[in-house]
Amino acid sequence: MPQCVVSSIHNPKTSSYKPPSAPPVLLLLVIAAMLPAAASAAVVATTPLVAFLQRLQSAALATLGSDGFDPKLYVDLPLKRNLSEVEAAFAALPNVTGVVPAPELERFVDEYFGAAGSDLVQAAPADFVAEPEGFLPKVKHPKVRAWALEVHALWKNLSRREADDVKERPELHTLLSLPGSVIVPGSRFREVYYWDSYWSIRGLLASKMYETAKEIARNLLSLIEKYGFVLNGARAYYTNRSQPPLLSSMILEIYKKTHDLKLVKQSLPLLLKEHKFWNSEIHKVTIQVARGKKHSLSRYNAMWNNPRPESATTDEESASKLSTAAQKKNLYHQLASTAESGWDFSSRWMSNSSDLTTLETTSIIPVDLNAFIYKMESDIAFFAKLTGDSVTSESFLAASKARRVAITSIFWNSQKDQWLDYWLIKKSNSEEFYQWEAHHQNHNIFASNFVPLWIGAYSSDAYKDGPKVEKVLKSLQNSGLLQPAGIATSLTNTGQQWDFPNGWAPLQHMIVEGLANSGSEEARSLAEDIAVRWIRTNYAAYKKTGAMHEKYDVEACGKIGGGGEYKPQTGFGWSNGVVLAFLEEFGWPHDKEIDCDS
Ligand SMILES: OC[C@H]1O[C@H](O[C@H]2O[C@H](CO)[C@@H](O)[C@H](O)[C@H]2O)[C@H](O)[C@@H](O)[C@@H]1O
Repeated sequence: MPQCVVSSIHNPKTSSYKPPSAPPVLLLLVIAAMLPAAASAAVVATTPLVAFLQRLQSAALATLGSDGFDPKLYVDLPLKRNLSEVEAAFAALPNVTGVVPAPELERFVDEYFGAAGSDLVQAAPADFVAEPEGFLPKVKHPKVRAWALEVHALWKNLSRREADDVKERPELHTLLSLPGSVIVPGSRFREVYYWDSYWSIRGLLASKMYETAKEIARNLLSLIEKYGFVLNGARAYYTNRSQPPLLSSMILEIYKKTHDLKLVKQSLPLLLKEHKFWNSEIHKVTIQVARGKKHSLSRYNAMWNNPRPESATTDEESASKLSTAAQKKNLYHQLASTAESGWDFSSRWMSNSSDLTTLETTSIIPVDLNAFIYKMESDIAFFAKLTGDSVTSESFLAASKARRVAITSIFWNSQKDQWLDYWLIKKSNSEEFYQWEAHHQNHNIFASNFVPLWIGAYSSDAYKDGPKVEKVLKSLQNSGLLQPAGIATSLTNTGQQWDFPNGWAPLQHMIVEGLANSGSEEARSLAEDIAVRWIRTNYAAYKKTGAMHEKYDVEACGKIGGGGEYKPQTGFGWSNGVVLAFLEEFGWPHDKEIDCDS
């Protein structure tokens, strides 16, 4: 099957948007046979319950059709009786040419399952008060203040405690039991998510809900205790992958507000375990640069090569375009690995942006992932120092320095003044490491190219032509990413949700915070300008729809986002968190209008 595929990462045919200065089209010669053995990673076995619910999901699609169908609903259903009993009743359902008639299916679901989401019960957090003391002191405008209090009140809607049955009869639930109460993103996302939690925590800290924030962090720590890493989310079908690793950042932000040394002490050994996971065989990649120096970096790589249970029917449909079992397996592995990135899905991971089956996520070293791991390393060094463990502190300081050098060597591009993802292409399969080549950097523009601002990666003086904040600032201004309502995710409109014209709260936040803390006046003023656009669009959409949204369309103020494999969701943990964090940082004077056209 060695096959030479010439593919374009930026596909002009599918791009409905032309930025002012379009990026040069980067033609990548992807030699399929030379890509790393993607499907070779370990596979975490699924549970019999997940496997059964997946069969129910397929049957439901056949009965109900794809209109308005959400596959995740079925793998979230809690059982009312033992699995064997439910399986027997399922097998006995009548079927007409292989399809269960709708009334029978409905009766079966009513009789044997609780409602999706009923395994978590809505419960106001104990530390919630309607107007916390010292809440957003810099927000003076009455309309904005009133709205911020409404957003703050949404924590009550998103807070859940486990139904008793989850602890008593865990075998009936795909929901994984956690020690504390939780904050969910909202709507179909009925359970805890890893990287979402960072921005929920940032908002909770602005809401002075320190105990709730700590409980979220402790829940995630308990996952490391049990699984060795933080799962994508707290469901049995998420045990085969993680998500962008931001737990140390959560602990750090909580520590900055509370000085809770006990939490730091509890976290440290578990963060060390998480660090191992991200530097384990499946995630670690070694690259040699011209002068022979080798750098270790990390990539996303899920332990799975089947359809994602929460989207199995969708994944099977995508794979139906491929002819061999090996190709399908590889696609499933790439789909799950892309979900690990949090950017599911995006042209960022595809060799042909109009074709989801060309996902190559495991063959890409992502800029943002390595920025997060750099931060994990320096946070661990700080925590170890706090607890008096100087040996660990020194070794993690050294690890963070090495990764910072690697980030500059591998990702920095001094023509574009951005950090670019690196595509792994081996010259031969017998090589143990990759040789760095300039043209393997992906020249397409993504918001992630600016995420190293968040970790202050610009101050490195080790390199002539190295990253400098002023240059990155200009590059961002000329990138085409800055839009009327915030930062676009990419410049390519593929219909995938992590692409143009969607803007996502976490990306706004990391870039704005990075600019604001850079020490440059000009960068801080751009940061505030972006934050104001983002706050206005969230406000306008909230006034129009009565809800906070998972993502927004940044082309115009007040527009909500779309695209992707599920309907746009509301709630929404990270959007609420980022609005509150921005209002805390920049405030809102009484004479500044909040409406879109002001
Ligand atoms: O059900 C499809 C996918 O949904 C999740 O991804 C999206 O929502 C998450 C929760 O807000 C968010 O963390 C992620 O960045 C979004 O793309 C889930 O994480 C995926 O694993 C899942 O397949």
